Amino acid sequence: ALCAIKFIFFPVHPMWQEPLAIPGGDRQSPIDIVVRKSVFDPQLRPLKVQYDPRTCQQIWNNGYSFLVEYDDTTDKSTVKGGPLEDQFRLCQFHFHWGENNAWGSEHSIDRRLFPAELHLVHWNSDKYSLFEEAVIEENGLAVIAVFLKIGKRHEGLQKLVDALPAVRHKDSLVEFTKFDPACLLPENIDDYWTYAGSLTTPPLTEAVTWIVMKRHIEVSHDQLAVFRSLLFTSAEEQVQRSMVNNFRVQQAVKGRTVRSSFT
Ligand SMILES: NS(=O)(=O)/N=C1/NCCO1
Ligand SMILES: [Zn+2]
Repeated sequence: ALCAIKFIFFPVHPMWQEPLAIPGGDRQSPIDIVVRKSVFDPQLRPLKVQYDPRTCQQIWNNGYSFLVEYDDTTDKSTVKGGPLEDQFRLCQFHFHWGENNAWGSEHSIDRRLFPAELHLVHWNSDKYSLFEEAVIEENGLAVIAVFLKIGKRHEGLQKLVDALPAVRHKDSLVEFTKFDPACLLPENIDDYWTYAGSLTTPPLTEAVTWIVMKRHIEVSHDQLAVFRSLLFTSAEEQVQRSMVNNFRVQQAVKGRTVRSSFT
């Protein structure tokens, strides 16, 4: 019983210290998606994704993940349709992954975890003029999540994998251009789940319409191993720590409904 108490009050290796007070707290992410509890919504339209590789600018290690950042000063790379009433601009994408292939994703499907999860982060450019403004508004952000499975090598991802050694340490940044993030989407983007949630990294604000793809993409074991060669720590720090398990613990659904675009 004592060890159980230890487990309850001292969860092992959380990615970061969760804040004591979470803004709102009734629509936090990530969650487990219970398929049989999701509700088919025939009014959900197909997602319209329009990405321009020329808006790709740089890749950097922010000490949680590595981010590929896009020029979001115009509406060149956008997503609309699906559950979205407005047009949302792509500002960055990043991943979450585990120390091994048994876990790493933030969301799960009927408790099934994947080795990694891609997040394409967009903000509502019909209503706001900056990401920083949108991030505190309840319909400010739209994040497309795609699960990664170990399998055949992903040719489109390799250009990104080859750039990672240059951003091994926290706060390192390199120029990274002409990358089309559409190559990281599954062929079928019409089948997805969607729910109202939050960012899973600080500021954890409840601003996100989540669009979780039903279809995963495949990457090779070796490609994911390069993700795990990244470091949480900056070059100056004495002790280097591998960037792995950079996912948040799952949060309570609290009566929310997850809708599906498919039956
Ligand atoms: N993991 S996440 O929810 O996409 N988190 C963030 N934080 C800033 C942008 O996306
Ligand atoms: Zn994320």
